[in-house]
Amino acid sequence: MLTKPLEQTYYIIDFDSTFTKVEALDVLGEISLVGRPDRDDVLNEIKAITDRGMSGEISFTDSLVLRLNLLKAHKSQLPALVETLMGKISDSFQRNKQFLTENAETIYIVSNGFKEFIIPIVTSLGVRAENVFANTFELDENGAIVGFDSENPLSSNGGKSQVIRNLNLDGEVYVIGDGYTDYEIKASGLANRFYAFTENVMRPRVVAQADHVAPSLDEFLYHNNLSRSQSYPKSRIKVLLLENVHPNAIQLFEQEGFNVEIRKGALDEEELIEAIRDVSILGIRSKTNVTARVLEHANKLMTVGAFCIGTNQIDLDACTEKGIAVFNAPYSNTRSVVELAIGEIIMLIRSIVPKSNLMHKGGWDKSANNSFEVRGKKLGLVGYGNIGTQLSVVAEALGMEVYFYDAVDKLSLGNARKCKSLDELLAISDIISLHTDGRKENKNLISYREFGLMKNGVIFLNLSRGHIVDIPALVDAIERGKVAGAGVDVFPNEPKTNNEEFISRLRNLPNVILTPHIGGSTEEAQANIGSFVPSKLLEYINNGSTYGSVNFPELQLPLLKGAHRLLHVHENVPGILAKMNTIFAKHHINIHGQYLKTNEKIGYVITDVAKEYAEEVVEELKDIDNTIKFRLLY
Ligand SMILES: NC(=O)c1ccc[n+]([C@@H]2O[C@H](COP(=O)([O-])OP(=O)(O)OC[C@H]3O[C@@H](n4cnc5c(N)ncnc54)[C@H](O)[C@@H]3O)[C@@H](O)[C@H]2O)c1
Ligand SMILES: O=C(O)[C@H](O)COP(=O)(O)O
Repeated sequence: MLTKPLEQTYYIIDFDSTFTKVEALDVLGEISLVGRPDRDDVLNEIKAITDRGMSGEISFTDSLVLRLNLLKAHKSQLPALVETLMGKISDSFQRNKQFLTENAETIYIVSNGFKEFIIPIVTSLGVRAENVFANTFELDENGAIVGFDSENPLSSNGGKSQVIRNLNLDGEVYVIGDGYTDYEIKASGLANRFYAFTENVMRPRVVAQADHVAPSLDEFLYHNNLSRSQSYPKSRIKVLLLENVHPNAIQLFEQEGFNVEIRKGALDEEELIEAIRDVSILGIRSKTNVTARVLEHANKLMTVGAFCIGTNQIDLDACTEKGIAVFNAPYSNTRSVVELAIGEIIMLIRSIVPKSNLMHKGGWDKSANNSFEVRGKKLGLVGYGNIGTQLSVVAEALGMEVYFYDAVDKLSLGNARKCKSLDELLAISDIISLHTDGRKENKNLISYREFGLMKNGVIFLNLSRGHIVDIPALVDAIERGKVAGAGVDVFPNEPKTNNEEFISRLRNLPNVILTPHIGGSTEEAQANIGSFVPSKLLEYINNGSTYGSVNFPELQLPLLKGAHRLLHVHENVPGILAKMNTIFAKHHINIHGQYLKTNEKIGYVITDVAKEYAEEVVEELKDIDNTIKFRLLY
């Protein structure tokens, strides 16, 4: 009996703004017009002509003639063009070389661009030179580019359809491109599906005609269940970044192909519940509270990045119970806080604020009254963690005597002296600076009793968390002169955005420096955080590593190579690993590597297995009792 052979699938791929991120003739213009005073004007004119050609205002042939005339390019400039384009290959094409190579026989590049630059680029990723259909340049005797082969159908409107018709492909034909001319192949009845490719440009008119929108090549491959580098296309994974996180972070996520949404301010609980439903990766700073109620609505959430040090705004227990890994930036803004604290200590002990305020009103108070040096003064640090210790070292360099009290036993740096109790530290210090973490138990750590223990005329700083100080008690201490100067950067209630009013009883008190929670807000710190936190989140998403997580068992994993990685998060109860391995044994699965780590709440097992395994293994692993989350990477 004759069996019908499986139908062949052909892939027709556009070049400009699809295979590469840019329009090659625009790049050629940037090269050929170097040194011309009117370069920018001419480049804009070229772009305008490209658009007129694309919108149908002028014919494609006319647009080509006009552009080549303006470009005044020479064949000697083509190597530089190719070199530039090599660096501009679309990210998702670069990471899917395997698909392009394995399917080289049935992949065609059909473009209105030119073979001279297309062939070197696409063949570098495995596409065959003979499968490139594009124009060719016409040169004069000196090598100047003066025209194109006008016999080539691709130099005129409708050229792409004509090329496909001539190819007479017997099978399914899928077209991937960003332009209307790519859609026209399908419109002419020559393709089964048109995928609008939007990784580089999104043309609403083209998207409207698409059978499917592909924000990346991964999406196309996933949609067709083809071999690909991403098990699940990142363009389907939503990243929500709040509170004006640094552009470094946005760029890192976009570069990897994620679907990134950014918002400037913080969100309140209701707003976050609404926003978080389809979010997989959430980035926040100190003002967004990720509560258990929010997490109830966060069914896709895999990880949270705190783009700051503090994580007290996140319900870490609830995250752990839901298998959501949380990361922060434990050191990136430490130095910024330390520098601000030192600056404020000097300003406050010299009573600079009232003097400066007076001068702004026309006054002049030249006197040494209530102005002191910091040298030889006793600085008391409450909390001797990353910030406390660094402040200790810098303050000693200024000649201060440093004392500290920490809830846990800490090694003193330099000549810093450890106090046995908070009370001892409060009584001894001329200047007190708070640097404890924001755990709930620290609420009102400093209240009336504690101010009562301090020296008269003490300088007091809080750059840690607002709820650690009882504000009415601080106001009272300032009004009574107990506290001679205060620097406060953090408050129990802070405005969510720069447009909200700051309401506090600390306003308009003498010798008080108020700052809007900017201890860590320096360009350097924010840029560091903007790279550091995404690197942690991406290591977790891409590789499963949890090194540096504040709530997950920490595992630093080898890069995944030649295997599939199964990530299993479960409640920490006995016997889970045994159950998993029974499933692997039953299905004769060869394990390349296995890693397990637990904390008091959860267990995290990573198993690298040979690529071939039965689908039901995944279902059986997910069905193990006490499973919280399961993920598959390859
Ligand atoms: N103002 C800002 O912009 C800004 C910037 C960065 C960090 N912070 C805040 O500064 C604080 C310190 O940050 P860090 O990086 O040094 O944190 P850290 O975790 O390294 O250190 C905190 C220290 O406080 C100690 N501690 C906790 N409770 C205590 C208590 N009741 N008494 C004594 N010691 C106690 C801990 O044992 C720990 O050693 C945190 O609250 C953080 O959120 C604020
Ligand atoms: O925890 C921190 O790092 C600081 O409080 C800074 O928070 P921010 O990023 O919201 O300024």
